[in-house]
Amino acid sequence: MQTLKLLFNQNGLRGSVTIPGDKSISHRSIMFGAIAKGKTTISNFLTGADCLSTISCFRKLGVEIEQTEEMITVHGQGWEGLVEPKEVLDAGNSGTTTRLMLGILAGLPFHSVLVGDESIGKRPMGRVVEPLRRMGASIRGREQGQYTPLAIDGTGLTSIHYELPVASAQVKSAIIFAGLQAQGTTIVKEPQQTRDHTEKMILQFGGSVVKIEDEILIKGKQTFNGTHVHVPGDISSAAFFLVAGAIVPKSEIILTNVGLNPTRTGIIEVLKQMGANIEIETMESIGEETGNIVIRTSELTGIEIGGDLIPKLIDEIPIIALMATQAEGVTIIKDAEELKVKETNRIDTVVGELRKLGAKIEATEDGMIIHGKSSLTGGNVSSFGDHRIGMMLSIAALICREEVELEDPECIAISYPTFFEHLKQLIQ
Ligand SMILES: O=C(O)C1=C[C@@H](OP(=O)(O)O)[C@@H](O)[C@H](O)C1
Ligand SMILES: C=C(OP(=O)(O)O)C(=O)O
Repeated sequence: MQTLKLLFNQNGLRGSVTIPGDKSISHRSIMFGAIAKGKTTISNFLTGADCLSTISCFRKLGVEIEQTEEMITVHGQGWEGLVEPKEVLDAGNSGTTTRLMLGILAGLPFHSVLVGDESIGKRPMGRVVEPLRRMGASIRGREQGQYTPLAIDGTGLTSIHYELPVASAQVKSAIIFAGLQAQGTTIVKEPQQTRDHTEKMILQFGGSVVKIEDEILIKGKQTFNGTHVHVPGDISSAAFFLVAGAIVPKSEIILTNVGLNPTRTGIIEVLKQMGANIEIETMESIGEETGNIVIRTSELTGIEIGGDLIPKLIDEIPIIALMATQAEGVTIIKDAEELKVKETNRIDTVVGELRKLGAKIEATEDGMIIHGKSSLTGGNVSSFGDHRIGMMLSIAALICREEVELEDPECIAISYPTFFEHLKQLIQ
């Protein structure tokens, strides 16, 4: 395990960064490419470890996937082109891979076993297994199918009308993938709008999906045609440099190629509400919205963040918490219990590690309360194997008075393999 020493940055962050491909869209592009008939080409695919786990699972399911620096090519042969894997399917650290694959595998006529790393082994899978079983799926696993390893005996599925008990795009997408194979029309109702990349991609691959208010209707027995997918930059990765630009003195950062799907732009709403000096130039695009963002050092004020905004910024909460330490007044983050079931319990890891750096932050049942503005000191911290905690602490180090030693920075490659390269590019 590596330890990284990071030092206070005195001269600001300046320059431009092209944000790598969106993780959620990259996963889905492989999945749809694999179940579609014909060739799918994917540009700006994120080569983070999580998306490589998705590629590896589909290769084991018999799909030919070529990878060059510029392009991923998936040679899909339709649903029936997927064959029984000879080895276990390893989702690594990726919750998205595990949950979405379950929805795909549930309807395919063969046996498969899905495993993941230690962190995946602690994340709740019952939220997907339970509705899939109601559709007729045969899934067995640890603690009655609550946790990986999970064994799936794919079978014919029937449609359901399901109201999601949690706002989760992964649960929604797993049911959608099962519904696409089922007999009849599946209806999924969301308690709150979550990211809609799966729905958008169904249309892009020539399928059909209808949204009526908060219900999504998916016709069964759908087939897809291969296409070209250009993956926009990941706003969840951009978030680290957006906050860095706002809190590091003397900074001006331009972020290009950022995905601006409105189901993902909660971080922009928060930056604006806190008073950040931010400019957004949206681009002409079909499907997923994109744009360029300029962020400058800002005078920030604490705010309350909760309700429908939470699913639009769920992965950005660790970096928002850091930003709040540099805002005047109190920031309250609530309605965010879901943080407890991510790669780590992100309420505990954010609060614990930021406290070590001198932040005034306390955990609550459903979020955290941060008192700003505090001057951060430095010290020894750990990512605990959670990529978003590792990146948040690396940005924190830029404003710490003393050295920060970060244990386990390698996990950052899960979603942003070029993070330190991009950070170095900006340091003056
Ligand atoms: O669907 C997706 O691609 C994701 C959905 C979110 O998880 P939940 O669905 O568990 O909220 C998010 O935290 C994750 O990083 C990616
Ligand atoms: C929670 C995350 O991903 P996943 O659920 O796919 O592991 C994340 O990227 O922050």
